[in-house]
Amino acid sequence: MIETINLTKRYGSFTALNDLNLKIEKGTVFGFVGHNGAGKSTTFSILATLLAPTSGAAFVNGYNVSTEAKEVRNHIGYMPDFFGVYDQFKTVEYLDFYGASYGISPAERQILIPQLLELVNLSNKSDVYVDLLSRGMKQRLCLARSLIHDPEVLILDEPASGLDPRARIEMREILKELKNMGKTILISSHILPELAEMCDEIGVITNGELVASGSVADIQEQLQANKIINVKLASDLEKAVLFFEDHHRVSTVTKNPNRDMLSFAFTGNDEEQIALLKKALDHGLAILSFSQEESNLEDVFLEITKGVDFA
Ligand SMILES: Nc1ncnc2c1ncn2[C@@H]1O[C@H](COP(=O)(O)OP(=O)(O)OP(=O)(O)O)[C@@H](O)[C@H]1O
Repeated sequence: MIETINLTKRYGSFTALNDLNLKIEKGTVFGFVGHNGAGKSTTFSILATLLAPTSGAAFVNGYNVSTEAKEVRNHIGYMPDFFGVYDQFKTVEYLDFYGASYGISPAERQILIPQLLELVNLSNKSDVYVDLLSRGMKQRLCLARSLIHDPEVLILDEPASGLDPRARIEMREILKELKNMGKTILISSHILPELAEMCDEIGVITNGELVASGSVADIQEQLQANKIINVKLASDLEKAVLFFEDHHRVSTVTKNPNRDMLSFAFTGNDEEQIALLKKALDHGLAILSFSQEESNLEDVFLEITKGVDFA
């Protein structure tokens, strides 16, 4: 479990994080979404006990990051956005070194390390020097390193950044496995659709403030002022335009005569949408399809960060 209470971080007079309140329950995969400089890494560094907050508090599994750093470190696996790997090591030696530094016995390490390499798809690279690994492989090795002490909570700062599409998919699959293992995962990214797919909840941060949080569906619902509805007709497009224009929850009706389609913005709830469709059919409109445009998280993110000064 992760909790932050009015967490604030100032660098001199600059406020990087302002009264951040987060509550992430055990077993949740929480996506932290924000533009460059929004405050994601600052938050993660505080949770990883590497940076002291200016005010407020943060807890991991009930331990205070400021006063119980050792316990917090035992409970978290942290993958920073920039990390160094000791390139004079072979992959297996690298993990062995970290395992030893966590006090894991040689016998345990012998069992554990092949399992970890398998989890991150690096079994066939165990004897390769770390500096010869590709970027995606290094990211996965770093993930394996963060798992070596079997932490309950994972704090992953942009683990998919800089990866090509295939490597991203591989990373996503590994994270799914970790979720299935019951880990609590806090992950940041600006690759929003990917987060939407794998996260239970999302928090959107802009300029150090949490501007939205909840399930992906909740956020979309909260923030989607206008739904866009597309209607395809078998005939009578003009009659349909007049009908929809007349409805008090409908605005901006646009037609596409070449495809016998029209679309409009609708501000009603689901029941009102059903009632509108029924009324249209009762009105004699020959409707072939009536569908709401899916807005993805990318649209939502752009909508809620509209007007935010990213400078
Ligand atoms: N040590 C520091 N001194 C001064 N300002 C800093 C320091 N570290 C970060 N900042 C500023 O704090 C803000 C938040 O930075 P942070 O690294 O947390 O953002 P981020 O959301 O992780 O961005 P990115 O997606 O680019 O990694 C930025 O404006 C950054 O310039």
